[in-house]
Amino acid sequence: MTIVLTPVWSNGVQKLKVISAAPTKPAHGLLPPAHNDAIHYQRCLAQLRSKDRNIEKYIYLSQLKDADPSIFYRMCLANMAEITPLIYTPTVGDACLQFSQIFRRPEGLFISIKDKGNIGKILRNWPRISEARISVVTDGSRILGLGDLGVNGMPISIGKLSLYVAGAGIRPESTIPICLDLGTDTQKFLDDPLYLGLRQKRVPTKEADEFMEEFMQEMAAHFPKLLIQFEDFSTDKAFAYLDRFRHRYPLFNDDIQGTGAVVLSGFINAAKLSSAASGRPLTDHRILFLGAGSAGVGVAMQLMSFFKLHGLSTEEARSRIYLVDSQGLIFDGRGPMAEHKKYFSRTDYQGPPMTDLTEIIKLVRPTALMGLSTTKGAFNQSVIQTMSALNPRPIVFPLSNPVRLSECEFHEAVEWSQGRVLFASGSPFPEEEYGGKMLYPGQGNNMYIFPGLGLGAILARASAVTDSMVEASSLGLADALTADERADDLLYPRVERIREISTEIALAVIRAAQKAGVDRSTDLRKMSDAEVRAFVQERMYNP
Ligand SMILES: NC(=O)C1=CN([C@@H]2O[C@H](COP(=O)(O)OP(=O)(O)OC[C@H]3O[C@@H](n4cnc5c(N)ncnc54)[C@H](OP(=O)(O)O)[C@@H]3O)[C@@H](O)[C@H]2O)C=CC1
Ligand SMILES: CC(=O)C(=O)O
Ligand SMILES: [Mg+2]
Repeated sequence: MTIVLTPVWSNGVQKLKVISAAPTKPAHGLLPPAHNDAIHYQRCLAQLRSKDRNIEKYIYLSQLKDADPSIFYRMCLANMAEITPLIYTPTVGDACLQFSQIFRRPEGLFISIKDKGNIGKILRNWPRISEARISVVTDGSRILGLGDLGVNGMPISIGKLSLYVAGAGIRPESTIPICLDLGTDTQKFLDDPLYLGLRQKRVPTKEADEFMEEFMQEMAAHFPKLLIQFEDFSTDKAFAYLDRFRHRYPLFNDDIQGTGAVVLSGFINAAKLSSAASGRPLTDHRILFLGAGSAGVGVAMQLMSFFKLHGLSTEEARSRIYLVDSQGLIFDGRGPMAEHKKYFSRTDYQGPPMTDLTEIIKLVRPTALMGLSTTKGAFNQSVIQTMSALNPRPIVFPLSNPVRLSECEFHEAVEWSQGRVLFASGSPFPEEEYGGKMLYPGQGNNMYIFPGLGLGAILARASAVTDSMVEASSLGLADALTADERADDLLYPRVERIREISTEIALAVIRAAQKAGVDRSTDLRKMSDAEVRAFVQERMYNP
């Protein structure tokens, strides 16, 4: 199904009009005589591969999705490892930075602060209201690790939704990418004549909060079956909006909860390998975070469930976690700190402030090091060597995106740990050979979680996304490794199996929704696991 939207003006209001919504078979004579779908697929793939720069490939793929979504998604599914980095991180980071330059046609909804009081009217312009099931909503205030990009954040919503379609078989016409324009504090965009957003600084918190309140109410009123994924809101807003809305509407925050779930899953698999090598009980792991923003704190919260699942109390679980921010180790004696950091602030450290990561590692003696700091190179040789001296198999997850902000690269971690590292990064790295053995980096990215979590929540018609559903998605992913993948020490399944993985995650999420009593699709309760799996797969869009 091709949906082509074109902006039109009606009574001074800009609307999106569907100019083509049905598969259009060109009349006889409008295609060359030997045109054939299978060969055209090969032609498109060759055209894609002929481009030298990834941003050109991104532009090509955006146009292909517009012109022929079926070929686009077939290509994604058949070449996940090649295409995911082009439509998602790292290339989507460049697409965001250059959005004003590469923009061709609208693919989603832009709702600005100027629309306050009229948001319902804007939503009614969406051409496929009754089919809407999932929306990725950003306000562009913290896109990947690239900062406040204003409306240039739109490609992140588009990219995540393409992965919903490719990875979980959500129908393309059920997706709504949304970018909220509340201004931007990045002067370079305000000065750019091509910038597509409002030319104003971000509005004050109170005004943004009122806007969000109206936006959420109108979204629920217009799209009764919609699940919302909050994406790349700056940390203060990420926590505030999750807290404020999660009990009123079906939604989750991908950076806090999706990232928490994906990292818990990789950690479960890494901790088993690490403990097998060290003989250390699973409950003895200690995790040090560099970065205490929405992602760092979200992951820390979720990792507590690893310890609780192994019998530790909440207090004991919390004591296994240490956070470091731009000012160093977070501890009570350091002085005032942001609200979201307080829960993990150490009460048992009374020394002077510590800022040197290697020194902090020597003090904490962690088994695992997580990077969510947007700080390239922060896991330097001294850091990795110190981790490797403490652990026969150190767990090192540089999770910041895009690649150029990664705390370290895979080849560095392999070399400095002499091939012993258990590694996962936010953006993909190539595999490495070390000592005659092939080593594979994991991709600890929420893209493994949100498609299946969203699909499960949509099919269960969940009225809320509970913590238990998020945890279930994580455990479902951790369990999805095959014997072959385990034999290669993989921490995450191969991305080519994404549909299979999303099915397992969706099943786990549906069961958790039922247990929590938030499912509204009660027919699924009577089905066996095999029947739910079949139900999930039958509902997937197949290009
Ligand atoms: N792999 C994945 O799936 C995901 C990855 N991410 C990535 O995580 C990163 C962080 O996201 P988010 O938490 O929302 O961002 P924030 O900006 O909210 O947080 C960044 C954190 O890093 C800290 N920091 C910055 N510089 C340094 C430094 N030099 N040394 C130590 N700490 C530092 C900041 O400290 P302070 O608080 O003092 O300012 C802050 O705590 C991004 O790159 C994002 O792309 C996010 C979501 C998913
Ligand atoms: C992956 C992701 O959600 C992020 O980097 O923000
Ligand atoms: Mg994100």
